[in-house]
Amino acid sequence: MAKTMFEKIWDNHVIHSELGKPSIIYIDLQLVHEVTSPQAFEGLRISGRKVRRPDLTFATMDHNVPTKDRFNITDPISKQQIDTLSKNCADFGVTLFDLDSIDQGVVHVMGPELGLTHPGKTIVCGDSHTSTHGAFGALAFGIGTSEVEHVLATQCLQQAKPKTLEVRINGKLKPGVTAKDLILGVIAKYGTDFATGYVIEYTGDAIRSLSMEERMTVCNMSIEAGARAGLIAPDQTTFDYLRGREYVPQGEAFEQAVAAWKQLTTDEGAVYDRVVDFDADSLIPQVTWGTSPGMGTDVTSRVPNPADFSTENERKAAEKAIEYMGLTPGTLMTDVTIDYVFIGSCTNGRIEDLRAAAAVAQGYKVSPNVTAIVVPGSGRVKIQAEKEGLDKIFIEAGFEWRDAGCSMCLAMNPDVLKPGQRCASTSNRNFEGRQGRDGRTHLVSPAMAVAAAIEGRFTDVRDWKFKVKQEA
Ligand SMILES: CC(C)[C@H](C(=O)O)[C@@H](O)C(=O)O
Ligand code: SF4
Repeated sequence: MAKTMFEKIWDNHVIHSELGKPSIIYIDLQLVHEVTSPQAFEGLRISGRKVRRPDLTFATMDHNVPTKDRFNITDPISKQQIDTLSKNCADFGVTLFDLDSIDQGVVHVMGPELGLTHPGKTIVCGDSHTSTHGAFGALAFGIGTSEVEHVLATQCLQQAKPKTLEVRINGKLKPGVTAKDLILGVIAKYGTDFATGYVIEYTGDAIRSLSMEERMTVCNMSIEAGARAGLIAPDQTTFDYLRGREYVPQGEAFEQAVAAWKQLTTDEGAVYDRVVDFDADSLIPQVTWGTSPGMGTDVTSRVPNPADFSTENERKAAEKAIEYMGLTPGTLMTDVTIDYVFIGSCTNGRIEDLRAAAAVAQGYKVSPNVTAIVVPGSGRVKIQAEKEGLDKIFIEAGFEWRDAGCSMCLAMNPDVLKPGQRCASTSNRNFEGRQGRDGRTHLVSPAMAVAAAIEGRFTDVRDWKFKVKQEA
């Protein structure tokens, strides 16, 4: 019978299944960070167990790491989480990319970069944005701390089988429109729960022409659509990205792996439980106006009027969000001024993101009303960016150039907004208080974030480039 890619990966990993009950599946890789692992290791200690497969378990620290003066962690909870992870990895024989490692970084940047993420693998982490790894055609999803413990102890996991959802992206992204705009556009159109209970497979021409890093940006935010995971079928782009990376098979073994990975693609005639379409051709740069990733719109558009929403729930939610965000219905998004810009996170903290940001920043200055920081997703991203001179472009333009970590994506380290501050952020969540108590987050692409930093307000990066060219 014809199978979807999800079904192939699932069937390859089921150890035991009974009708009406969750299956037991084998996990090929577990990634670990300092926030969701302490109780899991403690559980192992209490029950006298070992980590069953330390060779399939890799850890790094990211959420609590200061991006300035990283070894000087003053917050006692952050310090405890970081120290506990170091001790746990040492005690249980787990490889840790520690604060002094070039591979330290946001867990979902580090894994693919090292070649730990392969097509066809099952990958888990105590973190919702594990969906990022699905860009390689891996079945990757976030799990809770008790499940982290279960996988550490057994390398298996109980899982109910999700349904399949094809998100078909037709056409081609226009210049100035990025993978971030694409996923924001999909979520704005279909909502933050349209994929609940499903694993998404992104298909279509627009997806095929994305780079690996752009695909990761798309899959990263699958969770913001409610999905269990997001998948993109591996192709030559995937194989070229993986070839030669540290944890990827080398030489003849790589060619054999590629031959196997090619078999994962959804079969002709396989049926998804649901299919939705999205037109990339007509998409323009996006910016969120509210407090959920689905509350987004075209940058050329206006803050919506709650009265225009069709249901009472939507009206109430929009009203509340607009109030929290300190906005007025009907205001042009391009009239909204900002105080802060954050470029980074597991959504947009990779080298291509920094290149795209630097390309807009080059030769310009951050508005005097704006504080802007650039935070590489990992130590390796930082070094690569410095090799290319991107750090100099940012610093000359008035951005702060920081060390790797989750940073201002969420308020668990010194990078936080002050109450009332408004931020153009390349991260993935704009919930109330996400970047600091009473902080206001607008999600955008790296290029849009830089253009906003320079203008001091949101601006359509497509015109902005045009305008700048004329002025030059
Ligand atoms: C802290 C962690 C558990 C959390 C997650 O699961 O995603 C964080 O990474 C986030 O982005 O909100
Ligand atoms: S960068 Fe943000 S979304 Fe990604 S793991 Fe860190 S906190 Fe979560």
